[in-house]
Amino acid sequence: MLNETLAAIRPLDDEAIAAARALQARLTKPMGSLGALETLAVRLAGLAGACPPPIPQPAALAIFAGDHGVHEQGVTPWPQEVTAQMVANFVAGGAVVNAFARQAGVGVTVVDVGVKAGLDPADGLLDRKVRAGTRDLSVEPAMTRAETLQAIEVGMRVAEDLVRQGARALLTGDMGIANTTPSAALIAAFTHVDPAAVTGLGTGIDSETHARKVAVVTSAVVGLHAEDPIDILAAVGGLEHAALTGYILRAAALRVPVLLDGVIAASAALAAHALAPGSVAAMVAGHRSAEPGASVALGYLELEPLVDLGLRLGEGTGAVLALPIVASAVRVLHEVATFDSAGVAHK
Ligand SMILES: Cc1cc2ncn([C@H]3O[C@H](COP(=O)(O)O)[C@@H](O)[C@H]3O)c2cc1C
Ligand SMILES: O=C(O)c1cccnc1
Repeated sequence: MLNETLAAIRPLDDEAIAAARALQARLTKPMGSLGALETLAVRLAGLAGACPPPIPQPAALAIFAGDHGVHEQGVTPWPQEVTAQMVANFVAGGAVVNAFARQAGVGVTVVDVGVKAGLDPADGLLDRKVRAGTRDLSVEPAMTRAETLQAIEVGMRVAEDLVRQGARALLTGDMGIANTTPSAALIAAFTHVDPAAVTGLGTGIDSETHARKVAVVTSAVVGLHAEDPIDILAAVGGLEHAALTGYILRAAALRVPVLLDGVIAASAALAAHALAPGSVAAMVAGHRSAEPGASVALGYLELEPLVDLGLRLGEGTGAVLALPIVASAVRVLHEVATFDSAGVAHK
C-alpha cells in the first residue's frame, strides 16, 4: 500500500489553481485582503482539482498513541502509564482535545499503534498495536524496518477509512509520553539542524532533564548513518510517528487536506516529505507549537502555521483549533458574492 500511495501523490492541478485565483479576484473584497487565507484556498483548489474545493467538513481527528523505550533515559518527568491513562481519557471525552473537538465539530478516533499497557476495548478506540512500545533509541534502533512499515500501514489505513466514511479533512493527533524526544531526533536527522536547537522542553522539564534530553538526541543523531527515510524513522522515531507518516501520505494520495498539529506531526511530516516531496501540497500547518523543533520543521517544509498561541500540548489541539480557519478560507470561494453579482463598484 505504501508504494501505491507514493505513486498516487501528484502535483497540484494548475487549472483549478488558475480558476481559484481568478475567482478570488472577482469576490467582493480588495484583492489580497484575506492574506494567507487566499493562498490557502487557492492551494486547496489545486489539491482537490476543483474550484471551489470541498469545504473541509466533516473533519476527522486521529490520535495515534504509542510508548517509547527512551523513556528509560529520564527525558520526561511523567510516568509512562500516563499514555494509556490519557488514551482512556480521550475515549471518555475528558481531554483538552475532546473539548476542542466538540467545539469545532470534529470526530475523534484514537488509535493504539504502540501503547505499552494493554487497553480495554472501547468505542472510538482502534487496536492496531504493532508493538508494546519502542526500544530505547539511545541504545538500539527504536523499531525494525518491518515494524516501521507496519505502523505506516496502520496510518494509511486509518486515513483511508476516515475518508471513506466521509471526512473531507484529516487532522493529526498524538499521545505518547516521551515522544518529543524522538520528534527532536527526527527533525535533526531530516533537516540537519543542530540537535540542541530542535530539542525543547516537552511537557515542561527542568534544565537538568533538558540537558539529558539534548545529549540523548545528539548521540542518537550522531550515531545515525541511515539515508533511507524508513530507516531513519525506524532508528530514532516512534510508532505514532510512523503511523502519522502513513496517515499524512494517504491524505495526500487521496487529495484531502491534512492539518498538522505540533512537533510530533511536524517530525512525521518531514518523513512524509522525504518519502514523497509532493505530499507537502496536502499539508496545512495548524499552529506553531512552542517546541523549537516544530518551527524548524515547518520552515524546512515552507509551511506557515495558521495559529500561534504558544500551545505545547499535542493530542491534535492545534490542528483542531485551526480547522475553522481552513473552513472559512474555503467557504469564501463557495459563498462570497462577486463584484458583478452584488453590483459593487470596482476601484
Ligand atoms: C497529562 C498529559 C496530557 C498530554 N496530552 C498530550 N501530551 C503530550 O506530552 C507528551 C510529550 O511530552 P514529553 O516528551 O515531555 O513527555 C505526549 O504524550 C504529548 O502528546 C500530554 C502529556 C501529559 C503529561
Ligand atoms: O508540539 C506539540 O504538539 C507538543 C509539545 C509538547 C508536548 N507535547 C506535544
